[in-house]
Amino acid sequence: MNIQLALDRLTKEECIDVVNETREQIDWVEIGTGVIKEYGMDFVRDMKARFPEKTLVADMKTCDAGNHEAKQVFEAGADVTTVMAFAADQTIIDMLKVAKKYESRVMVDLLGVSDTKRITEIQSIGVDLVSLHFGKDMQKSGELEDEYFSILKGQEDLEIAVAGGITVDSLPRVMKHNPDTVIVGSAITKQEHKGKVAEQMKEMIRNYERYYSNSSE
Ligand SMILES: O=C(CO)[C@H](O)[C@H](O)COP(=O)(O)O
Repeated sequence: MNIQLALDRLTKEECIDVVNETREQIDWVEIGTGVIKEYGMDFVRDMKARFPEKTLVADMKTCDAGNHEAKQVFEAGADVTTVMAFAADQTIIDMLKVAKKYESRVMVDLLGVSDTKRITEIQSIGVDLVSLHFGKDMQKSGELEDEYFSILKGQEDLEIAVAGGITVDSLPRVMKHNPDTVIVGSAITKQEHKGKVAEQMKEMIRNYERYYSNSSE
């Protein structure tokens, strides 16, 4: 299980500092939508140059003009870009085509998706990576509950990331659903001891994986 560190509502310098502080514990680095809006593709380029060993996710949240946005972000060095599940199929298809050319990937953000129909549709056009997402504003009046995972039940061909206010306290509940990637933002970036929290989460994941690999032997 990977940890994807989400960099949101931070300055350039803060983004760089927090990745340096958690470098050993995190696997994927996400440049958040707001950070991209503030600093643009130059910062995507800069982050790839600074942290070449990390899978760099640019959270573009594309909803139209897929071909153009995918070219823009992969040209800048992103390994993964995001598109909203409600985007037209053509938008997603265009992005998948560009991703193939750049040997990169497209993650479909399932924010707002509440039934399996859209999941079947996007799979049929070639999507293999999705993120189950309990949005920032939704977090003001609720939290990522077990029931949100039900739309992905039995989807063995999809690689799954999950995001939405995940903390040290909620991580055990999230891990139970065996996502491939756990996306964590403010629970690390807004802490005083960022490295310690990232280490704690990494250790929890290691223990969980150790426990399940031993119990299946
Ligand atoms: O995509 C996002 C917001 O739209 C965030 O990156 C995602 O929700 C993770 O951040 P946090 O852990 O702070 O919720």
